[in-house]
Amino acid sequence: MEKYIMAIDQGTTSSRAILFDKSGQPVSVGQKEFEQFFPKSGWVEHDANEIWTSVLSCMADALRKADVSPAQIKGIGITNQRETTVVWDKETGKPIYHALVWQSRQTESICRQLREDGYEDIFRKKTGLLIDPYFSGTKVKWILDNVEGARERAEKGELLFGTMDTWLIYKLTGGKVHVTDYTNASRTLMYNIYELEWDQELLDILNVPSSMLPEVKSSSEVYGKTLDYHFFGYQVPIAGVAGDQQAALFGQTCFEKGMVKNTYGTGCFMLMHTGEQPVQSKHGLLTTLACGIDGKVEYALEGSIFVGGSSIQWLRDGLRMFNQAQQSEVYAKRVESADGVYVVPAFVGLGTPYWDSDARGAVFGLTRATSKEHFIRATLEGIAYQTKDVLMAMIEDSEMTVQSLRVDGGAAANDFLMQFQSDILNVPVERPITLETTALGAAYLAGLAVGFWKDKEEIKEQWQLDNKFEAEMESEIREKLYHGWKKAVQATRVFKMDD
Ligand SMILES: Nc1ncnc2c1ncn2[C@@H]1O[C@H](COP(=O)(O)OP(=O)(O)O)[C@@H](O)[C@H]1O
Ligand SMILES: O=P(O)(O)OC[C@H](O)CO
Repeated sequence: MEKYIMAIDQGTTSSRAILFDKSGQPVSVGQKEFEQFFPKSGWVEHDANEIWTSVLSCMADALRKADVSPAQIKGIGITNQRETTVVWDKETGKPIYHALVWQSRQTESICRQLREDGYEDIFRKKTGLLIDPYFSGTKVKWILDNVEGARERAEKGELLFGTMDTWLIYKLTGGKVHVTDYTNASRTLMYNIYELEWDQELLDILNVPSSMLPEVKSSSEVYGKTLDYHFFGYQVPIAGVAGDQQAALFGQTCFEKGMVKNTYGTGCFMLMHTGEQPVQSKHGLLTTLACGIDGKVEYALEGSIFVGGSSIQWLRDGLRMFNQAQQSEVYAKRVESADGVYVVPAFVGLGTPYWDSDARGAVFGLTRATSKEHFIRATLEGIAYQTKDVLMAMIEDSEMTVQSLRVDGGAAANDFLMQFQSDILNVPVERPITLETTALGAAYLAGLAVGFWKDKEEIKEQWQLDNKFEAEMESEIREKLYHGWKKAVQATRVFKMDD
């Protein structure tokens, strides 16, 4: 009897496989980190083969830990770091270059040229995105322009492109299936989110042959089955796919217009469900596809913060201020305030609402009295201020009132951060019991396609509150602190390394 759904969560720093039971509870987790390559300043790359083997080992671990056999798995859902781009040989299945990670800035000059050539508007109108190295389109172009012989081979139809979902499905099905879903396609800068098709005009501008592109499907349907030798003697349907932020929106059961979630992982990504109508932003938010089921297409507004929880990783690994990320909470609580210190973690530029690729991190307000505690507290506060910037833009663009912010991701476990977040936003912050909402969203999408769960109503019943953080800060203090943050960002943007 099939009692579980397996979710594969292929993230930026690690891969995970999680088994969920019918009540939406995680039963076991397999997790594996993989190498981050930084070949030049601002470049971030992954080895797609290492990602593939990490996923296989996570799947095996999750099954072993729960003592579950593959025959008990009703379906597999995949969610993934979005935009990260791999190009491989159709015949051999071998990548022709490392995967270019979403954070990587190596296509900055391509983007600058596209902006100078006046293409900003056309990309924005068709894809809901901006011209920025973040998205896949210029990454594919970079690989074709920089790997010897790649363009010629791509033009002959010998190469394939995919984001991590596409790559994993290709590998799991033994090269039989080359697909992606609406949510991942909507992050490539090549997909028209209104016409729901790859856009030939954009492909021509980027000089990317359409033969490389995967077929785009809905987020909840059977795409193919795993090869039995990969899945331990059994074929399991792969039945759900979504980019990790859209999967988290689904896992948080934000199904109605105006519902918002923020995920505090490596970066922070806030998505607001806007229903069947796309909302165009005037404040640097992205219009993107959300997971629709039953043939429906739904839209979301997104704010992307490039450095969130990874600023805590920087304190841990770079500055060696503590050994474990959760210790940041203990230090932050030891002081009453950050004592005027602001940390702007623009390590790879600033995303929403600034979109400033050239900005770099900065610290303000240091005095002789500044302690390690103040520094750590200011870094956590920097995550919350960036989130406020995004929420303010979202409220203005959507003209909707936000009743509460649902949170998830690794750093959402930090009570200090969540309380400060609520204080600085003046909005209640709701943290569910299951923080693995990204994986849960992928499980739900797969489970709905194979009849494991009946419908969205059944799923909605499963969302359970762990803690609600209500704003306690006086409005005068809130305004003063936020005013200081805005000045810090302004000053950060004035200082440019190239000046
Ligand atoms: N208690 C904590 N307080 C602050 N940051 C944390 C805490 N726990 C984890 N983090 C940060 O959250 C990130 C990990 O979250 P996760 O959701 O696993 O990220 P991702 O999916 O992007 O790899 C890391 O950058 C880590 O520094
Ligand atoms: O892997 P995460 O959780 O940091 O998410 C990465 C995002 O999908 C990038 O857009």
